[in-house]
Amino acid sequence: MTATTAAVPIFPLANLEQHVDALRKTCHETGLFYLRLDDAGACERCAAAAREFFDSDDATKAICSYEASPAFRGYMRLGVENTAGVIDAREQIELGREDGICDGVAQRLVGANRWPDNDGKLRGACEPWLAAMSAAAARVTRALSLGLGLEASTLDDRVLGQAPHWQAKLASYPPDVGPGVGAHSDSGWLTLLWADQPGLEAQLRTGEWVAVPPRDGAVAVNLGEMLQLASGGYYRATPHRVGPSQQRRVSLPFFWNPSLSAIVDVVCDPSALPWTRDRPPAETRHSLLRAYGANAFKSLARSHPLVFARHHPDLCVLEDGTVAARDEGDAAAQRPDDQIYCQFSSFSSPTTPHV
Ligand SMILES: O=C(O)CCC(=O)C(=O)O
Ligand SMILES: [Fe+2]
Repeated sequence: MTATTAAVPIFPLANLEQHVDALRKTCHETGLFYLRLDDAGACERCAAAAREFFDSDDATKAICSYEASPAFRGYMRLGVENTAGVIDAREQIELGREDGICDGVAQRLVGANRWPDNDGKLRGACEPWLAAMSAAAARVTRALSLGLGLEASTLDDRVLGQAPHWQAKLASYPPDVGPGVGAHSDSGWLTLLWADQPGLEAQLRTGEWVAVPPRDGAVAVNLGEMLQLASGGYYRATPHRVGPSQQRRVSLPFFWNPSLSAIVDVVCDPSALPWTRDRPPAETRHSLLRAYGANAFKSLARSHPLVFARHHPDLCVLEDGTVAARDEGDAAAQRPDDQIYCQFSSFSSPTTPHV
């Protein structure tokens, strides 16, 4: 790893609209930046409550186990989640939006979050963080829309829709157990990450990996595959990973995603934009589904095979990422249009699962 964090600029949330052009260029070339928050106190208080939870005993954690949640929400102990088939070295609580209406399997992702029985302490510390991240992600989205030469609201109106299906994790990586999470790009829109220790690494266009350590008062932001798709490949979904850590590392990834009912399409003319890197290589088939909800369900099903098998025994995920009923004789013949692949070139392997 030779690149330094000088490759990763910082933009202030407070007056982001004054940085639209620099933000556009960064998101085109690397897809990674720090966002200076007006106040990072909500992140710090949430991390403190998360630390307290992770320090509690197994019985306390089991109360909010994800095993009881068809929507993949709740506490996951070390060793139950994987990225592209390799176990992630972290324990976590998985959270998500609790309402939303859509057709098909993605409706199964709508459900209640699961909290420990501690008088609402963890929940109370999380909610301000979730609200702050939602507001920040919405503001970044508006600036990115302007960067594509669109109205500020176009990406919201034409892609994200009425009920952006945010997801979030409170994660704890124990020390000395090897790499935390393997290389992947996130399958949603924008990821805002607060962490208390170094560990995050991102890949530049050159192939070089760069360390993205925490910065005071800021979160790291990386772009997801749905944003790359909607921008015609102009904005770059950022490959990243979590390296080994010598100390326990608590991180708070927040994923801002399209509505479960969104069908994602290209919303701009990428050839009218200033390209300062090579265009994506010849398009390859990739298991990104244009229907965001189906794509999100497929990702969670692959990352959490136990919950998938327990709560969704009527379904299977086919090799190509399509979710089908188990008893369909010819699943391929019965796929709805919105589950058809988009032609998309990406870093990801077909099994890269991340939300
Ligand atoms: O915990 C982190 O630092 C990042 C985790 C991550 O990349 C993910 O959950 O998608
Ligand atoms: Fe990620």
